[in-house]
Amino acid sequence: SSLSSLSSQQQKQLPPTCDSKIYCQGNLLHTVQMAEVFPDSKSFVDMHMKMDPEEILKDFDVFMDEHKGEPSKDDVKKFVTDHFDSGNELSEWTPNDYNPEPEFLKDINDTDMHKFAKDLVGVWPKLTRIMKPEVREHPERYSILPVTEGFIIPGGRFKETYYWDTYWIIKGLLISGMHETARGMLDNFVTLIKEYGFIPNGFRKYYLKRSQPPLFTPMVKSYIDATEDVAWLKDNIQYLDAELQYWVDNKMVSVKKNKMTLKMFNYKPESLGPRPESYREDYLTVDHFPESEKQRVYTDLKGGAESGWDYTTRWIFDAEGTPNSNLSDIHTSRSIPVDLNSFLYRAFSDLSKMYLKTHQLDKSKKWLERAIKLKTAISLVFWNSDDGIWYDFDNVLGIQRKYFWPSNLAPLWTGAFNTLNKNIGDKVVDYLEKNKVFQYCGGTPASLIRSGEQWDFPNAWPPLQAIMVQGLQKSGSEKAKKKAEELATAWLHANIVGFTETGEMFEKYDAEVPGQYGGGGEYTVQSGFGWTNGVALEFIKEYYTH
Ligand SMILES: OC[C@H]1O[C@H](O[C@H]2O[C@H](CO)[C@@H](O)[C@H](O)[C@H]2O)[C@H](O)[C@@H](O)[C@@H]1O
Repeated sequence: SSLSSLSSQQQKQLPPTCDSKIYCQGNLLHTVQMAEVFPDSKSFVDMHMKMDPEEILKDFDVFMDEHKGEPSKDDVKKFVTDHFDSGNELSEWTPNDYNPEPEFLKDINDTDMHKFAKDLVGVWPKLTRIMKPEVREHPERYSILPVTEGFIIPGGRFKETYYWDTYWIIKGLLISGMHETARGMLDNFVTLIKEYGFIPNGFRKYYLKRSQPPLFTPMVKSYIDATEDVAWLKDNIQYLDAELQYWVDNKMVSVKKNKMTLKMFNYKPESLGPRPESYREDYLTVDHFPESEKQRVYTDLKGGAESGWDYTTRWIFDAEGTPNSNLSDIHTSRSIPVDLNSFLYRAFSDLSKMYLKTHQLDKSKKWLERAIKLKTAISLVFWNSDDGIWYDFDNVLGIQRKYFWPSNLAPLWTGAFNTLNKNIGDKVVDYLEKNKVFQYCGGTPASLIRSGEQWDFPNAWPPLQAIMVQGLQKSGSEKAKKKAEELATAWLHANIVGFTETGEMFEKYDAEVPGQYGGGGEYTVQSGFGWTNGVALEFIKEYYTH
């Protein structure tokens, strides 16, 4: 069984993925997921219970006895349909502030782009949801985490709020004039911070032991900049502080460089066993490892999911640091990622600025000091002056990982560099040219390595386009700004090609074939799609409005 695959010492030390004995741990989860009742492992853990969990667990014991511990797939399927149901947790909902003709459309002259922007705004109502009262009445029967305000989902199998997706969703909502909806989503995040002390990967119990790229403070800053809602900020700034303190307390790691020891951040979310939503996949990935090594791989798999890049050769590499395509060679926690540290730099400095707005000068100073320290570490550890780019750092080998990923540009996106040095933008463009990164008309790929994983070549992801384009734009170099505009317009045209052909927006695209959706990884490509629409709206606002 899954539990016997972990040494008893590990079982004692690590917490389960969540407290639920149905959704996160135990023999029922193991039996259902390993029987492959559904093609997608996430389907089972998203179902709600038809009766109380205690009753289901009792029935399960009887069921296993009846089948002498070895039920067939059909037996398990019947047990699942007798005790669980799909749906019934969310209602579709039209927000009060939805306007199919928001103001910014008037500022777009280009006819095709005007039509596309209007179509994108028209997608929001298809992705808006609100929780049914049943979830709050019987939270123990659901894996979804109860919140009161309506929200935008990414789309497809992703029917719940996701942490980093929401950054770009909120950007799109603010452009579309949907300030109230954006505030409701921030309120939901605050609800979870109050309850759990941090923001989980997504709003499901099985995501409760890991987070996702920390962009909550920057999303609040975007909302405050757009609305000047200082009253909201005053009421909630303590929760922004608490969320960042969670990263400081739980994700800090020492990095040695040039005889100095620096405090930086990495992804290492520890909890017992496989990801419940990809249980079978993870269980099989670690299958050939000795018992003593399995939990290390589970943790690095969960770390990959926490990074948002699940999965990629950025995290899959051998002892010498050479990328390879075998997921069981995952070493997420060995890497100190450029993007995570840059996101936290931005979050610390945004919080410092917002404390100035609420006149809390001591706290503003404290977070500014943390931001400055991190910016220094980013420059010392990641910047490579020969290549003119920042690289992830292998904290075991003590060397930079010299591969192209769009995340290499994250310091430009978050301002974690010397902004007075205009030369940096030029150098980064030279690096990108040298690595032939500008040759793809379908978007910038996640890497230059074709591995079959979804955060690798040829997939082009919307958040990575934003980091590339807006990073180059902010660098201050004229050469970089020109490239930013070229990349943004090419991306929009690829989005339009795909949308015209299919009527859908996708979570990821193929960098080599403009408009073609991406593939690979452990689930089929999803459409909707929250962050794709948000990024497209940002690019339209920047490059097509007057
Ligand atoms: O179910 C597998 C994994 O799915 C999610 O990851 C992907 O979708 C998310 C929502 O768009 C996105 O935030 C993430 O970057 C994608 O890789 C989920 O976040 C993972 O935790 C989960 O294991």
